[in-house]
Amino acid sequence: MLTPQLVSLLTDQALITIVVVIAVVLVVGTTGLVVARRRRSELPAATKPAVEAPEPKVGEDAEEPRDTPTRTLEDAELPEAETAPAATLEKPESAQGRLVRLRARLARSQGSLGKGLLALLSRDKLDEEAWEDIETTLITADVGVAPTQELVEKLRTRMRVEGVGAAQARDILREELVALVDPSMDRSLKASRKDGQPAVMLMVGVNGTGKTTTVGRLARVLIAEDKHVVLGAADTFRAAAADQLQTWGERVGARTVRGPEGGDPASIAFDAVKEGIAEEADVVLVDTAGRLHTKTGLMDELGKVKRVIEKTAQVDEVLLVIDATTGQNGLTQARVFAEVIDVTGLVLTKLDGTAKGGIVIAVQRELGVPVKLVGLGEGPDDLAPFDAEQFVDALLE
Ligand SMILES: Nc1nc2c(ncn2[C@@H]2O[C@H](COP(=O)(O)OP(=O)(O)OP(=O)(O)O)[C@@H](O)[C@H]2O)c(=O)[nH]1
Repeated sequence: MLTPQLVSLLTDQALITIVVVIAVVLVVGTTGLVVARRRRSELPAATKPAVEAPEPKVGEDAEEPRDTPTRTLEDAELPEAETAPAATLEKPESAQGRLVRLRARLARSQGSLGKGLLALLSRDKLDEEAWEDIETTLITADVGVAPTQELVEKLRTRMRVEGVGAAQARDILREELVALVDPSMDRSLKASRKDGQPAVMLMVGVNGTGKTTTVGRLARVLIAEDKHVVLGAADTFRAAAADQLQTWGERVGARTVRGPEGGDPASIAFDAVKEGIAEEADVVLVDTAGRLHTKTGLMDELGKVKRVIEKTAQVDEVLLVIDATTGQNGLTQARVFAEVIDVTGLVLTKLDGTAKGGIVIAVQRELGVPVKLVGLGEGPDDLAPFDAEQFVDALLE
């Protein structure tokens, strides 16, 4: 561009000016490039916070504060494993709630006995006829002849000496009935582990008295007390009994050990106890069949069940279930069972279906064994621990 002719035309000063301008253009251009390159290399740094900010909002922990401990895979899986079965499990009624409700039911069913006696004793004139009526009321309520005579004798004496008016009559009747039901008997259930082994309970009784129902309901009572329970379906005589028991168990979370239909009850009882030991259960409840065809047959079966269990564990309770509505028949059954096996406690079922609560007194006398539980309905929580004073109070309510 600066041809020799043009150069010759330019003065020295103009030439210097052109060179300077070119140099300035070169310096400014180079600086611009360097700054632009620097800016470009700094850009990611400038946008970094914008990229980081949304990160905590991604995923299921989006709203968790930073210092929330991280859930491990095991932590995350636990709730699923625990809540799934809990959704189907029932929570049995607490002992306290059950007692209040069942006491009202007991009062309703036995009201005629208590109120009848009270009305007779509160008469202005307690003549021979009145005492005979009192005796009849007691006998009709299945109290039994001997206990009835004893009670009438005591009432006669005390009413003569102390009794004037309805209030005293009620107090005296209450005291004497409580004494007859015997509050000193030990009615506690041996339902705790001992020597590192579960407690073992056998449920015995005639067919249809409510054995299976009682095993299921007792399991609920124990589970409500946070005990770990295993059930043994050793009633292999009635096909549906094991299914019935398993259903009870599934509802509250107790495993049921069962065998083939018509199988050996002793071997199932043995397996149930073995399972209870393996699971470190608190209690093993064993349901048995109650065929009363012959006494020897019964003795053979129950005796064998007990002997076989005792190879691995002690039998802590043998509970005899009696249907309260069967009256004298129930007493005869109780006698036979007591000859065959050492009964440690009685369960009186269906007390809701009879006004004959006096059987509590008769059967305890007959066997010398305490009533420990009472059944007051067909519902799952209609089984209550028996208490002498509460029972008498319900009679007189
Ligand atoms: N009203 C009332 N019914 C009861 C009570 N206890 C049990 N039952 C009912 O009595 C019936 C017989 O009960 P189960 O438990 O099957 O009798 P079981 O003794 O096991 O009979 P087997 O299995 O044949 O030996 C059932 O319909 C129970 O619901 C109770 O306290 N009150």
